[in-house]
Amino acid sequence: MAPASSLSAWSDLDAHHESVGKTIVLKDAFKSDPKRFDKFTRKITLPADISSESKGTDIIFDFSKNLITEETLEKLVKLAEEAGVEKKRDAMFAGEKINFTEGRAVYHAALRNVSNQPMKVDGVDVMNTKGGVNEVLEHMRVFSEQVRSGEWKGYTGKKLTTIINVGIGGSDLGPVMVTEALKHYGAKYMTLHFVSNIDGTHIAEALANSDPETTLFLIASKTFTTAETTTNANTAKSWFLEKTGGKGDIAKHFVALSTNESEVTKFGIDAANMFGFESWVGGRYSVWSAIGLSVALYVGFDNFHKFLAGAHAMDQHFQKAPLKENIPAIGGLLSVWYSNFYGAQTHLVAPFDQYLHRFPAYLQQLSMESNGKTITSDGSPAKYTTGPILFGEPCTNAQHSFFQLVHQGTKLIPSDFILAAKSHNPVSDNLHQKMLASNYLAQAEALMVGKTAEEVRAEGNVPEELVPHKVFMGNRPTTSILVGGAIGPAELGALIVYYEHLTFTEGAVWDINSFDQWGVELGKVLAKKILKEIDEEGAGSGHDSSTGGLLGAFKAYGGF
Ligand SMILES: O=P(O)(O)OC[C@H]1O[C@](O)(CO)[C@@H](O)[C@@H]1O
Repeated sequence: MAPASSLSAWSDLDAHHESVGKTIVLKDAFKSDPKRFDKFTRKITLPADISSESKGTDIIFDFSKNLITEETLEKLVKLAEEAGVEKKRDAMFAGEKINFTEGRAVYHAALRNVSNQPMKVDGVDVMNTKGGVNEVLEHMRVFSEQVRSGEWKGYTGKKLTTIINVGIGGSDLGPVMVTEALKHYGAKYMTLHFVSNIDGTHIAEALANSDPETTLFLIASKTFTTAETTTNANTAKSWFLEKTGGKGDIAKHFVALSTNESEVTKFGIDAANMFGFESWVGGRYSVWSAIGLSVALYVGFDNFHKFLAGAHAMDQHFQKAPLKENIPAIGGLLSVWYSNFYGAQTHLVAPFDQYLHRFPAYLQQLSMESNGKTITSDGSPAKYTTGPILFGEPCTNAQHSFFQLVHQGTKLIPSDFILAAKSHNPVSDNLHQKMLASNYLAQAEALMVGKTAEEVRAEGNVPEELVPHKVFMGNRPTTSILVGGAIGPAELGALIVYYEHLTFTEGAVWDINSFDQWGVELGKVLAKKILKEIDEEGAGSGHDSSTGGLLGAFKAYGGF
């Protein structure tokens, strides 16, 4: 594929940015076009049988407060066409090896293919083959139901009520984020811990109040070779064996979620207690796989299945909707518009929803591990900026911390706001929900309309020297996502997949491989070398004076 900047639609957008993009004033665009909201809003409706709403849940994506005209959208769609976004999308859904640096298919969509259409990699239907998607799902169903009902017992015959998931990156962030987001649906008697950090504090705190008789460990690692996870898992195993005086039965208390059977059995977990998946599932897309077992245990398999089904609905939309109507494609194209034509460096995602408090952290890996790349498909460096820095926090908290910069800073920060119309906790007669919604609406409006010097002066009693400090430039773009009900498993599934395919669209335009992560390797290799040096005499070898100096100081202060 040609580099994006060599496409004629790219030059066209460049000119369009000069003539229209730089001059569009959103508040005027709304005044002159009463239909702007309708024109730029897209909707997906999730089927009733999986939704939190009995008639099915609408999810509205309001793109109208973005710096676009109808012509901009047409030109962005043209760019997607020239960049082959649809072709690449179809190749992904056809199981082709679009992860070209690792020679792998990118097939996490098969994991949520609840309509069970055949999906093939190398001619094999991954849904129904032995050890395939449906078989693993059935294993997850049976196991999660046995644990929840108490039929699966610990070594002293007690029900397992503490779940400790040991994993990192995609083997942690998905399960943490989803179990937090679906806490309303979670088993109230269960205590969940997610141990990821190599910092011993993480595992120590999880084990501190856990009872080995009632604790189930899920060792979650696609490769089963990740240093943090194997070290934490070994510490957990030693704790378990020590606390149980060697009588504890590993088979009842440890299961593995992995693609690597030989490492799993080497660790001491029986292959029968392994929930597998395939190398065509990228770590950051693995919550849909066996890695999601903690979710199934916590919210129950039926809810896990609805989560998959909501995701599948968004997959189908992405696969079938024409680009101009295609919600994730529009999201991705807007990101390209801001990154490459306005020079935006960031993407803010602010859920107005406390249950979604780990959603931005999850999206950070999804977006930044996928599109934090420089090299394009022909091996040459991109001549344009790629993946934005994604960040976020739930609102209204974020408003009281970093929103100052979003409103009045020198940077353009395209922002997404997410709200569910219905709260799971309509306390104080829904007062909280109304206040939450008023902030969701007010922030997007304020960012767009801003406040002029004349408006500041008109408020009266403002000393002239303060006027510029109270001016808001406005014209700051937002996408508002409104879930027309509560956020249940299906709604959450659809929201995640919106961001997955948004990220896909960005990467497809930028002509990069969104599915490898070589950038995390160098640090891992150096850490291994330095770990050895900590146990050796001296301050290591071959380091720069800063690294060597710090290593020496660490050893001296730490008594190593
Ligand atoms: O599941 P694993 O193989 O332990 O990997 C954990 C994480 O590490 C990474 O490979 C990055 O180091 C992520 O892509 C992945 O989600």
